[in-house]
Amino acid sequence: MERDTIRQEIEKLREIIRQHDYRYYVLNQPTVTDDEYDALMRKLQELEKNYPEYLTADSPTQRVAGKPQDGFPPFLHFQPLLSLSNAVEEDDIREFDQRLQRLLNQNQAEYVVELKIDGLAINLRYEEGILTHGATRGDGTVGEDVTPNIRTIKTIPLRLLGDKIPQVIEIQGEIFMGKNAFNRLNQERIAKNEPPFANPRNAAAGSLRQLDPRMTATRELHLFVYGATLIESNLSPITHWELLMYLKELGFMVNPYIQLVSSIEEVIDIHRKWEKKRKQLEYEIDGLVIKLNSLPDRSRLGSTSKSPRWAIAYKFEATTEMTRILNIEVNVGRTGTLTPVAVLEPVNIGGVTVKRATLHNEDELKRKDVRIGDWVLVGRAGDVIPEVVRVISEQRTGSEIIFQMPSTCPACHAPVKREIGEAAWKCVNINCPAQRKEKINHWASRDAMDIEGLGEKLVSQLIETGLVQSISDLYRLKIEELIDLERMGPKSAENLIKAIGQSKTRELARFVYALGIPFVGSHVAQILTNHFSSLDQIIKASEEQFLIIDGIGPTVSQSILNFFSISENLHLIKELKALGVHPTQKKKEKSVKPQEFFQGKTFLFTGTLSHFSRKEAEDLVVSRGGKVVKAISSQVNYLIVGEQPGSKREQAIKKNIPLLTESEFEEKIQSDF
Ligand SMILES: NC(=O)c1ccc[n+]([C@@H]2O[C@H](COP(=O)([O-])OP(=O)(O)OC[C@H]3O[C@@H](n4cnc5c(N)ncnc54)[C@H](O)[C@@H]3O)[C@@H](O)[C@H]2O)c1
Ligand SMILES: [Zn+2]
Repeated sequence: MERDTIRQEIEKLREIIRQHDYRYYVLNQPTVTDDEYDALMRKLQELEKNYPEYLTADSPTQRVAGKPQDGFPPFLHFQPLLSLSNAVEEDDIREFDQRLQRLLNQNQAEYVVELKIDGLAINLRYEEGILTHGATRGDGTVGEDVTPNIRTIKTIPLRLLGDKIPQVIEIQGEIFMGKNAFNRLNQERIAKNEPPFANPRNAAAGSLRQLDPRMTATRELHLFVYGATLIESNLSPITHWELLMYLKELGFMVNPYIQLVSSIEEVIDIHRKWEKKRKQLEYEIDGLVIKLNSLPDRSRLGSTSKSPRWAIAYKFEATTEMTRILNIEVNVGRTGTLTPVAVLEPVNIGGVTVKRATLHNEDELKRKDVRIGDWVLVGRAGDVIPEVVRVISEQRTGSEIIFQMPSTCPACHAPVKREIGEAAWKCVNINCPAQRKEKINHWASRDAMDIEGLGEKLVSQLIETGLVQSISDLYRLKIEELIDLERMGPKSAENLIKAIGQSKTRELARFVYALGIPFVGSHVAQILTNHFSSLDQIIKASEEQFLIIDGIGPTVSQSILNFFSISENLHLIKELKALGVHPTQKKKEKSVKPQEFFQGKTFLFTGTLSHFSRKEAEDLVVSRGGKVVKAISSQVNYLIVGEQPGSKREQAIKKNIPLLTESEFEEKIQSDF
């Protein structure tokens, strides 16, 4: 890229970040999520690292963000409230540990591991044990004095407890709002036509920076403390842990999950654990904070202008990164669906290199206004296909190219069609090689027939050479034919034939999934084969028979019926059978899941149910191995009582037959599947 362009891009990115900083810190109205903001910041840091000649002192990377808001008196912190340097990779954390040991000339360091609470930093000043000031971090040096608001927070003592009261102390901690309180607050705001807060961190900040303390008092804020400056005191703790214990004695809430560890590997283990468990907490955390325990050693290490050297934020993996769109291609799926796909400048998202991201369909493409050459944020969550979250349109130069969906299939050049009400353009050619390729890829994939060695490249080769036209052709392949293919030796040809042979007796659920019926994923295929004992039964089943199955709705059942009404599909199944493909069904007792609650029991209904017709409810009981009778008798195990029950209810009570309300019944139905 040209140098000039790079400089311009860096400057544009800085301007965007400055705007976000202003909206976040001053207006308290961010327009992007923290994840998105962090992605922009990381991109800027990367560019400045690669082109240090363009690094300027006014770059947002070079300062502790945040500017005091008008309306609150300034408060000068005794010691600046710094930011934390941060890392996501394990190796960077090990490197942090190594660096400290080197600087301290030691070969082991002790750390306190704390949760990184996602709220806002606060500094509290106590003189002779009395709360005199509470201030936000502000720009780190000067914060906003929000004392009247602070005084409304119940977890903040107005007077310190115990008999070891320091003359003057400043205490730092994180003010936060729990997830439930946040949801309640947002519901109320929506009901009152007020804009909801973006996240709990924002809600906490917004609540604390109210000009009227009575407003703050209505918000459920809490404080965890994590540090202190003893300004005048007879005590001088020598470890951070001791200090935290002391803060507890003074009447503060210290987070219960703090841990003292003596090796960096323990820290990494704790991080792994919290990455999985963070959802269970009642408040949001975005990582851990690792702090050197020895206070004298901390003084020796000191701080940079931005952050202390003795601590690091160990953040959780990001799910969003910024990158550029090199091209937009169109992918043809196995049912002919055309999906626009962004080809990306490769980017590492949470440890995985992402080169392509889906743009879903034409409407999405237009809604997000994605163009070739655009800078975009790309998101990736777990195993989900990466997607373009949004375009950073401020970053445009004018040379971006608007993309048009093609009017013919990019694979076979047949016309494409978009049905009214459908989001997707489709290639209408049933002989489209791209569709065939995708059908076979799907057939061979791990969750389907799991044919080892039959990867996408080989499938393309088989189709292009004409050896394979349809799924059934796979089972007609001969070693001699395969050996002639490029990069295929006798050994791999033999292995492939063997792998194809082994797929003949896969479980029925895999076979059903492999057929590629729209809306029938692995899970639905499993439900179907649990319910029906053979493929023939599924093929012959009526809509009603599908609909009584839990987990099968009208869309799925319609799709199955359609699929088996198409003669090509039935023909394929017949051919496969003739070629020796005989999917196996698990034993009957497994195929019908044991329905513990209903199994073998007798049920009677009375009154009207609000969520089911009587017939539906009865079918649900029967499908779970229960029996339904029409009259009361000592055989009845439960009476299910709807609205306006009849005399059966009195009779059941007399006979000591337990009653179930509709919601109890629903609960059993759900837990029983
Ligand atoms: N969405 C937006 O537009 C936007 C704009 C600007 C900033 N931001 C967000 O603001 C954050 C940057 O803020 P930052 O500079 O405070 O950095 P930071 O959040 O990465 O780390 C420092 C902060 O961690 C907090 N913290 C929580 N638990 C702690 C503990 N146990 N010990 C010590 N500190 C603890 C403190 O408040 C401290 O100030 C980023 O997460 C960014 O996403 C968002
Ligand atoms: Zn086509």
